[in-house]
Amino acid sequence: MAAELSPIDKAKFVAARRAVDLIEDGMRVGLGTGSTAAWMVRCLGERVREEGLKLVGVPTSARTADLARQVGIDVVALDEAKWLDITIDGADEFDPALNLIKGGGGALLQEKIVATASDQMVVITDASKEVNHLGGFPLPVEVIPFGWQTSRALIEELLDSMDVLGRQTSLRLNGSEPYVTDEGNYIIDLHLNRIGNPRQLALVLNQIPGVVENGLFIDICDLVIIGGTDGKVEIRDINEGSVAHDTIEFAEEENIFRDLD
Ligand SMILES: O=C[C@H](O)[C@H](O)[C@H](O)COP(=O)(O)O
Repeated sequence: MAAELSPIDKAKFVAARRAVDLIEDGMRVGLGTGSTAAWMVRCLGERVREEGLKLVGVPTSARTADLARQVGIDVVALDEAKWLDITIDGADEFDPALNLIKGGGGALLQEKIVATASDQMVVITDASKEVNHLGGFPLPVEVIPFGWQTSRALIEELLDSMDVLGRQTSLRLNGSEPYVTDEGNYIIDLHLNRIGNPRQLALVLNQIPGVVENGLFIDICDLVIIGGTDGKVEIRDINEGSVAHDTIEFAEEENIFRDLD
């Protein structure tokens, strides 16, 4: 008997299940990272096993690669796939222009590279991630370990001239040690509360020596699928606004929930 899903997991699951309907035979698919993306990988694995769906997956982290292999998805590196039909990923925040903050799980660098190498990027989310202005969620900035304190000081100096409400920064930790990304870098989280001009901030942050990438995804996302705790999903398109409302039926006895036992 599977453990009962929490309301938030139901919302993430229905968004994920609706998103994998977009996948067709032969597609090259970017596989995001995080708790919502993990539902998508499980749902995709179910289609591979039960329908014989053929696809190759390009994971955005070692975690996602492990899960994808476990559920039966063929995994290749981005340089092997070269260009992707679609990427499906979670987000920490999205605004009315479908700009995003990502990187809460530390995978922003590979996620941004994979998303921008895709014809279409689809974000799956629950309604709590929707904001009018980005910045309530701390903005992750990936920096190389060499001279990271200098990079942090330069970021703080930059923030003084930017349209943001907060200016605190913190080194992300794993216990008492710096958190290390899959690419061997550190993450500095920027506690900005409200970002007035995300496009400008995304550009200038990446000009600081030592900064590898930041978690602002500007003009990258094409579609957001918002899951509700009641099983309803809303699909929002960057060009057309809200385009569809669906209800996803599911039974908690399904195979896909077995690993929650
Ligand atoms: O680095 C992690 C990613 O950007 C995630 O997609 C993001 O943090 C959302 O994660 P979750 O679905 O667990 O809220």
